[in-house]
Amino acid sequence: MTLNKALTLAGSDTSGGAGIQADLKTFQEHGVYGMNALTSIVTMEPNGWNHNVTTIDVDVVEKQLETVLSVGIDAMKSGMLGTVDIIELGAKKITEHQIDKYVLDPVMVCKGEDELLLPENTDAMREVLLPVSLVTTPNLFEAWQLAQTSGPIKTIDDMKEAATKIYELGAKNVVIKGGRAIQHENAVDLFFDGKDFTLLESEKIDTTYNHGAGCTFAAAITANLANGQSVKDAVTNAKKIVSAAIKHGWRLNEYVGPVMHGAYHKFEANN
Ligand SMILES: Nc1ncnc2c1ncn2[C@@H]1O[C@H](COP(=O)(O)OP(=O)(O)O)[C@@H](O)[C@H]1O
Ligand SMILES: Cc1ncc(COP(=O)(O)O)c(C=O)c1O
Repeated sequence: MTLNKALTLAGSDTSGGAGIQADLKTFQEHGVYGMNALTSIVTMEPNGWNHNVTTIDVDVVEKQLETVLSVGIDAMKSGMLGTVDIIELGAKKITEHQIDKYVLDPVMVCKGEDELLLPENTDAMREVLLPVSLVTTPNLFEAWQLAQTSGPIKTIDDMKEAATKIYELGAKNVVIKGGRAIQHENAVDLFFDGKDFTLLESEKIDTTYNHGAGCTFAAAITANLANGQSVKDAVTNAKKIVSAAIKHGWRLNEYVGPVMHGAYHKFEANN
C-alpha cells in the first residue's frame, strides 16, 4: 500500500494546536503521509503565555525542503514563514519543482493578537507566493492586508471585492475565511475561482477554543488535494472538518484552547 504525500512549510507551535502540529495531525486524519520543513519555533512564556518566535536559518529550511522534495509530494501547504528569505525560497522551490497543488495560508498574526508580525512578509507573500498558489486561505485581516482594500473587511460584499483583488494578484482560487467576525448569522467563507463566488456556510460556534482552526482548515484542503479531489470539493470538505474541530475545541490550560483536529472522523463522519 502507498499513501499520498503532503508537505507543510510552517512553524512549530510548541503547544500543539496550530502550526506543523495541526498540519501533520490533519494530514494523518485524511490518510495522507505528512512531511515538513520547519521555518520557526513558537514558544510561550508560562506566565501569561506571551509568544516568542525563533526563526530557523534559511539554509536549514532549504535542506529540509530538498529532503522532502527529493521524496516527492502530491500537495504542499505553507503557514508561518518567518522571513522574506524563507518566503522567497519557498516560491523558488515551488517553481523549480513545478508544484501545482500549493495552498498558501498567509499566516500574519497569532489568534488574539492584532499586530502584524512583519509587514515586509506580507509584501513578499503578495508578490511571490500568491502567483504560485493554487489556493490561498486568508482570514479577514489577512485578506485586507493582501488585497490592500481601503479598510477592514466586514461584509460579504467586502469579501467579494478582496477576493477579486487577490485573484488578480495571481492566486488561482481564493477562500476568505469570515469565521465568527463576518457580519452574518453564520460562519461564512467566500470561495472564488475567478468565475463564480460560492458561500460556504456553517453554524457560528460560540467558543474561544479555536486555536489552530486556520491551520487545520488549510491542511485539510491540502490533504484533500493530495488525495485527488477537485479544488472546490477539497475546500467544501475541509469546511466540515474545521467546523467539527472547532465544535469540539477544548481547554488545554487557562490561556489556550486548541481545536480537536480529529473531531470530524471521531464524532461526526457517520452521522
Ligand atoms: N466561531 C466559529 N464558528 C464556526 N466556524 C468558525 C468559527 N471561527 C472560525 N471558523 C471557521 O474556521 C475556519 C478557520 O477560520 P479562522 O479561525 O478565522 O482562521 P484563522 O485561524 O486563520 O484566523 C474557517 O472556515 C472559519 O469560517
Ligand atoms: C506556528 C504557528 N503557525 C500558525 C499559527 C496560526 O494559528 P491559527 O490556525 O490559530 O490561525 C500559530 C498561532 O499560534 C502558530 O504558532
